[in-house]
Amino acid sequence: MTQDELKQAVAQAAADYVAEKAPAGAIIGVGTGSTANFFIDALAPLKDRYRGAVASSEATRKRLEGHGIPVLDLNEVEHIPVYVDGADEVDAGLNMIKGGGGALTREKIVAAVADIFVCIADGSKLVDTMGKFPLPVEVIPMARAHVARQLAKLGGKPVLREDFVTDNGNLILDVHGLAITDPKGLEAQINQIVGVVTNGLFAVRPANLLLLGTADGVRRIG
Ligand SMILES: O=C[C@H](O)[C@H](O)[C@H](O)COP(=O)(O)O
Repeated sequence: MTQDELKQAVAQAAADYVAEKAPAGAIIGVGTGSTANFFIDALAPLKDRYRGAVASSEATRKRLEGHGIPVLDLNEVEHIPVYVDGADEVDAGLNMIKGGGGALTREKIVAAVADIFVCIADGSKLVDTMGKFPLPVEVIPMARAHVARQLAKLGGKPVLREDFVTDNGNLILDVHGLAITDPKGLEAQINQIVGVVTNGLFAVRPANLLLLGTADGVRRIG
C-alpha cells in the first residue's frame, strides 16, 4: 500500500469512530495536514449528521467549507466530543510531535477543548523516542533570537522556517537534534521561555487513541 492509501485507511477509520462516538448534532474538531485532509474527505458524506466543525487552521477551514461543512468559531463552542488530527511523530505513550505544517498552536487549543483526541497516522510516524523530526516552536517575531538562544541551551539546534508565517502571524523555529526522553517535562520547559507561543510537543495532553495505518490494516492503540 502507498503512504496515501495508509492515510486514507486511517482517515476512514477515524470517520467511523466519530460516527460511533459523537452524537447527532455534535461539533467535530478537525486537525491540519495531509492525513487530516483525508479525514475531512471521509467526514463529508456524514456532514448532515453534525452541526459542524471547528478548524485548527485556515487551510482546514477552507477544505471543510469546500465540502459544505459549516465551520464554527471555537469561542462559540462549549463541547467538542472528538478531535481528529495527524502527527509528525508519535510514541507508544501517544505523545506526539506536531506542527510540521505550522498549525501547532491552534491544534493544541482545539485539542484542549475536546474530550477525545484521535491521532491518525501511517506506520512511519510511530517512533521509540521522539526528536528525529525537528520540533516546531511558534515564536513571537521580536523574540526570535532570544528564544533561539534559549533553545540552544537545551541542546537543540533551532532553524528558522524560511518564508513561513503562522495563521497567528508568528514565526516557527524548527529544533533539530533533540532526543526527547521526557516529553512532558520538555514541553513545559520550552513553553516557559518568554516569547514562545507554544511548542509542537503534545505530551501534557497526549492522544487518547492512535489509529495507525499498516500493511496489515488499521491498528488501534490506546
Ligand atoms: O501543523 C501540522 C500538523 O501538526 C500535522 O498534523 C502534522 O504536521 C502531520 O501532517 P501530515 O498528516 O501531513 O503528515
